[in-house]
Amino acid sequence: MSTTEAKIAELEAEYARTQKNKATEGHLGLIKAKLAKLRREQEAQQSRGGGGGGGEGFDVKKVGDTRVGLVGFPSVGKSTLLTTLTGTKSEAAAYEFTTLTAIPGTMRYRGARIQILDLPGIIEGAATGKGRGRQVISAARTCDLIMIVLDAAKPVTHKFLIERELINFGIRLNEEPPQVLIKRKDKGGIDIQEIVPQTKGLTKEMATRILKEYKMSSVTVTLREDCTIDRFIDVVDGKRTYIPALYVMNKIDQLTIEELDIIDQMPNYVPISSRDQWNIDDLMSAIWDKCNMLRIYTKPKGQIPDYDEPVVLHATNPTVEQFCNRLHKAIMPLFKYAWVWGSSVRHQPQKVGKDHILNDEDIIQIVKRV
Ligand SMILES: Nc1nc2c(ncn2[C@@H]2O[C@H](COP(=O)(O)OP(=O)(O)OP(=O)(O)O)[C@@H](O)[C@H]2O)c(=O)[nH]1
Ligand SMILES: [K+]
Ligand SMILES: [Mg+2]
Repeated sequence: MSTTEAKIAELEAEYARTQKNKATEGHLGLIKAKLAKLRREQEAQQSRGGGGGGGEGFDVKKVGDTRVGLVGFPSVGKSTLLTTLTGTKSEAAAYEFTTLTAIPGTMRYRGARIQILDLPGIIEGAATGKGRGRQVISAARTCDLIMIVLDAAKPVTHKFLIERELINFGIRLNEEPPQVLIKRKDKGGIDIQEIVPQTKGLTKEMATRILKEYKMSSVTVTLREDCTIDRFIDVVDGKRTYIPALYVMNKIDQLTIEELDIIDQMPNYVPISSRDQWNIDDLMSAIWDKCNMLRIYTKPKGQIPDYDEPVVLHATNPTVEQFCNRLHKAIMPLFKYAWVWGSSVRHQPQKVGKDHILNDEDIIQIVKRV
């Protein structure tokens, strides 16, 4: 065991045996900050070549409108699912670690090209270098959506084990990035501005102690949300990736109706059977929603829109400007205004500027300066 590993184990033990209450909150917060810092050091050591697999993802080119990664324990059915969704054959078999590298496929859905990455199975300890774990998680980090694939016949604890690996690697699932700004300055100490009242344990004293742990002694902190200690540490420690996630419960052909009813009520869960092709349509539409995808149809002057080839955007509240830039860089410098038909406008069509926000299935015609 390296010294870093030993220190981590020691702090984890201390955290576990400390009672969790108001009086110990500050102490626990500090342990968390120290742990985050040590994990970062460990991560740096491993990506320098210490741990198995290195910190690099698999070298698969990003193509299409968005990228979705399949992450899960071995033999939960990731490769079977890739083939079901994309038609691309990825070897599936009853033994563990059938897949040894990243296999990309393309799912066509509502005019969009969605790249799906089948990945090798991961096991506990993946983030710290077991098996190809680090490579798999690095690849997951490049995705716009992570699908955590679970075997319906396996214990629910598997979900938490997989999540923990991703979390230990700095990935945050279904979490918005914290509205916290930290600006370094040359001198003048720590200045904390609470735009929103802090009710979740992050006192100014606590924040200051965490910052000092990271040797940040001259900074301005702006708290624009009611922030938890964990989320504050995430900002201070840095290098976090915020990615939406779906929990795909596969092999439901092995469940009873009663068991299925329970899964159906859990948020972000999609029950499927990859083998029997059950509920695949629901999964596709859940992928679409989770990626914030929308289709915009272009309409050349005097012609009907091209409904077969939408321009696909994935963004919350995309503007006309974002749409134009997705089409071509050369458009915006010549942009005058646009005509829009659809649910984002009151009149059909309506003349709009570059900051207008588009809705799914809007039709647009760009008018350029001549
Ligand atoms: N009953 C049932 N079996 C399935 C389903 N999907 C996959 N399987 C079986 O589960 C086994 C593992 O499937 P794979 O697709 O190889 O699983 P994987 O997650 O890619 O496995 P690794 O690449 O080894 O990590 C195979 O025997 C599949 O036929 C399903 O929906 N129901
Ligand atoms: K397998
Ligand atoms: Mg596989």
